[in-house]
Amino acid sequence: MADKDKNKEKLERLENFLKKVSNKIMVMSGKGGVGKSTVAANLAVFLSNRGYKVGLLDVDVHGPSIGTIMGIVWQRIYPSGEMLKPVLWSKNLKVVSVQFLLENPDDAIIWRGPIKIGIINQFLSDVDWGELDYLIIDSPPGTGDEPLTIAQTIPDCKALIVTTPQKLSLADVRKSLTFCKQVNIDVLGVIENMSGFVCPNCGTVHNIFKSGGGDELSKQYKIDFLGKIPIDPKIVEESDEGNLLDKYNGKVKEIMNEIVDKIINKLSKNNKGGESFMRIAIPMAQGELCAHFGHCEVFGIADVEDGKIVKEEYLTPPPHAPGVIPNWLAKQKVNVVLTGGMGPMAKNLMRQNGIEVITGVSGGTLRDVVEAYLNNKLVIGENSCDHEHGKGHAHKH
Ligand SMILES: Nc1ncnc2c1ncn2[C@@H]1O[C@H](COP(=O)(O)OP(=O)(O)OP(=O)(O)O)[C@@H](O)[C@H]1O
Repeated sequence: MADKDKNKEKLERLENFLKKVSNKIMVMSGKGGVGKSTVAANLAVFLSNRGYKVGLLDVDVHGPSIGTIMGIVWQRIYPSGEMLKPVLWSKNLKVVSVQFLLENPDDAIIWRGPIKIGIINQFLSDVDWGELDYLIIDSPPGTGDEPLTIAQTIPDCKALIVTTPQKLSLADVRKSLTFCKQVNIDVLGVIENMSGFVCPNCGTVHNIFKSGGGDELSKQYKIDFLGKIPIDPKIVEESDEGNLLDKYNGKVKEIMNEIVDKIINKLSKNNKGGESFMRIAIPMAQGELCAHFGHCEVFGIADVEDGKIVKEEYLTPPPHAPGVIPNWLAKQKVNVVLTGGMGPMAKNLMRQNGIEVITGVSGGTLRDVVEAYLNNKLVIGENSCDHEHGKGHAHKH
């Protein structure tokens, strides 16, 4: 086949693949070692645990670490027919990294620009990813060839920026933001990693250094702040064993779940796998969303078709007892719950029933809250079940 035809065929394959991916997220950082790959790997695992089909692509050609973090550094990708077979981490998660091509995982790669660009394009067009709800791309720190190739090849890719609270790192984030503007890709939000320290004895988060720089920066640039992940020595221990945070019952797992909730909330309109029907429930008292999920008077349930509310109903739940309401909501065929707060056990049960939960929502009628959700205007605070009861916030949308 002539080179021109080969290129045309490659381009078609790439376009076909990109059409089959609902959400593309490039995880970026201005500086090395801020935990970008840790965030990318955990994001992919947490999303896939919730039933989404996820692809995780490591394009950090010079310092690939996804294989190491996930404990699959010895895995290899093989050709299968015309395509390359990705490594299957679980039923819902496929992983590809440059590490899986090396003879020895510690080999150094000294590829220059055009080869790097070629390999990244090949990972997108020649890997048998299938249909994906999310493609998570771990790119090297900075704004070099790799993020540029991704931004140019995947125009609807969104950037997720990971930073640490230190001034230097924040200055680099500004460069990443300028880069996103220049290459015209949207910023999904900022995560501040290594923000505070989780005490191994009591599990409380202590702010040993300054924290909150990411938060300030996002306010300044009007981008979403998605959360703060504290330093937890367990992360290093577990990742050395190839374990991710889903296997670790601590504060960081809870935080990661909340970050994932926010991301799903921001992008959920894209990832219904072609189905346009949703049934969204909110706990209510006196006609408005109430902060206490387990003790509400009724559940307001809205049926949504093609992004519009087509039916509203108000149903009285059975009396509160552990596990009863999540199962009852599943029976009502609800697939999204928007609430002020919810305890971890109820949240888990919801997830097991395939119900997406967004906590930290406050105030408003059923229509107010659901429309804010559908228009990406939901103001999300903290899970009110993490605080003393009665301290719920009450602003309307
Ligand atoms: N919140 C955290 N608490 C403790 N250790 C962490 C945390 N986040 C990441 N780490 C550890 O920090 C190290 C660097 O993390 P990681 O490889 O994810 O960073 P990176 O930004 O992707 O680095 P690179 O510059 O190599 O791409 C790893 O050993 C990881 O386990």
